[in-house]
Amino acid sequence: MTTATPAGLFISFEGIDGAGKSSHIASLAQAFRDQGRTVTLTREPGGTPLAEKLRALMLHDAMDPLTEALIAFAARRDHLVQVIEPALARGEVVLCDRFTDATFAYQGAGRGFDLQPLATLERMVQTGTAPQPDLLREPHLTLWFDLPAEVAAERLASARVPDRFESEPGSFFARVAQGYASRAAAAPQRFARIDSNASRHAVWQQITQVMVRRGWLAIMVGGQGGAA
Ligand SMILES: Nc1ncnc2c1ncn2[C@@H]1O[C@H](COP(=O)(O)OP(=O)(O)O)[C@@H](O)[C@H]1O
Ligand SMILES: Cc1cn([C@H]2C[C@H](O)[C@@H](COP(=O)(O)OP(=O)(O)O)O2)c(=O)[nH]c1=O
Repeated sequence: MTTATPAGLFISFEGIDGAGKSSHIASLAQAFRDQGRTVTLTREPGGTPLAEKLRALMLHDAMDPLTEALIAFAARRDHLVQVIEPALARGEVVLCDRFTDATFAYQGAGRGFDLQPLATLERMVQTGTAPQPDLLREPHLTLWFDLPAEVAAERLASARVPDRFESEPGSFFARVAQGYASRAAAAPQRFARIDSNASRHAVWQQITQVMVRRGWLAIMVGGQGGAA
């Protein structure tokens, strides 16, 4: 008897720096594993040896917005070809800490780079990688961790040494947050807004509710119980 391979599932995590993505991505991976799925946990920029080198450049070297956008998309192409598409073809769950919405939010809304060339790059980079040649590869779901920029800044202040993006002023993150809101408004079926201005436990409950509603996880009791 052959067992059908489950359909691959591609979920991205988005939001401004400090919104709480990293605090929940491993828990969601574990929840899928507990229910028998194989999970690829990855991130952008990064996820392959080449893309991780590009990530280091992007996070630490000064450059203009076009260079930044091109590096983000170059890293993404390698990541899609080497990691994301093969994992989806194997029927895995791919959890990706950031994807293209970050480029629209950070390089577009944050840096002020034109959205139209970004859309052209998005199409070039994200087609021709899937088995269906015309498919624009996008996440099936984007969890958007929505948190006011000033709250994120407070959380980050004591959390880690800031990189080139995290050193930006509050006004930059207010624009990035607006960029995410615009992307979410343009693709409401793909986006699920998570109100991150809540305790870790409340945020985790919102995430699991989205998964259960979509039929991707069975109803879960317990899970992450952080009390912050
Ligand atoms: N719900 C929450 N309430 C308070 N602090 C939080 C919450 N979620 C995360 N944090 C803290 O905020 C900081 C940023 O969270 P993190 O998950 O690293 O954000 P991101 O990955 O989106 O940049 C960390 O120090 C983390 O412990
Ligand atoms: C994917 C992507 C990330 N970024 C930025 C946003 C983040 O500040 C940074 C790295 O993301 P992230 O992995 O969230 O940083 P950290 O490891 O500190 O949690 O890269 C862009 O500017 N454009 C992009 O296309």
